[in-house]
Amino acid sequence: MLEILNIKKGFHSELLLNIPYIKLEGGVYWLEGVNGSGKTTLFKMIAGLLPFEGDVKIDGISLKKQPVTYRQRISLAETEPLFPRFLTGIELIHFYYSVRKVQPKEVNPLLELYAMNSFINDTVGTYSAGMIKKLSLVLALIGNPSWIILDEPFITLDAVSCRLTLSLFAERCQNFNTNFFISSHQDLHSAAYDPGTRLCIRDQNLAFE
Ligand SMILES: Nc1ncnc2c1ncn2[C@@H]1O[C@H](COP(=O)(O)OP(=O)(O)OP(=O)(O)O)[C@@H](O)[C@H]1O
Repeated sequence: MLEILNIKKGFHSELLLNIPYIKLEGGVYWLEGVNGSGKTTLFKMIAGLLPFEGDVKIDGISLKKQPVTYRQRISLAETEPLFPRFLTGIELIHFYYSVRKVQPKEVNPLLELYAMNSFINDTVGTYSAGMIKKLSLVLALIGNPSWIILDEPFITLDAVSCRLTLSLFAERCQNFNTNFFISSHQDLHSAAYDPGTRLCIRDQNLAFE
């Protein structure tokens, strides 16, 4: 369960988000909203990457009061992830293993799924946009966090990888109790997949559609 409690966020004294309370019980949630409505900002706040007024809780654990325990339960894959160009994909994966304290074999099926074995030992500076996107999705899944936040995960992914990713969400949700909070301007969630729950940022607030 993810709860947003009375959060307020603005830039340059202009209020962008004002969300009194909302509770996401669990499952797959899709975040919608026009350009500039605050989706990325909200995701970064929930992931603990941006300061804000108010609080967010995962299963009762407060981001503000128990930040370390909270952060172990959440991961964020950004729209355009930036990784050090001189590191290989596998080095980044091993870094995440150590941070998330999990066994190294965990992501092998994911590397197979996304056909990443042919480039995972190359430096990230040589990757295409889609290859970087796949790496960011794999990194977000490491350690099986309770909530995975994905900001535009389908941008730059090919059609096959998009379909694989949608199936992966459903499988993770069902078998690992992983919860997803996803923004996408593409209308993929209506096709061949349990659509999950839709939310929208409107008039600074977050509401169920
Ligand atoms: N660091 C910042 N400093 C000042 N303004 C910012 C900053 N980050 C975001 N903003 C502003 O906050 C608003 C919301 O931005 P945000 O990126 O959260 O929108 P979004 O809903 O994700 O948009 P899009 O659909 O275009 O990706 C925009 O007006 C943006 O200019």
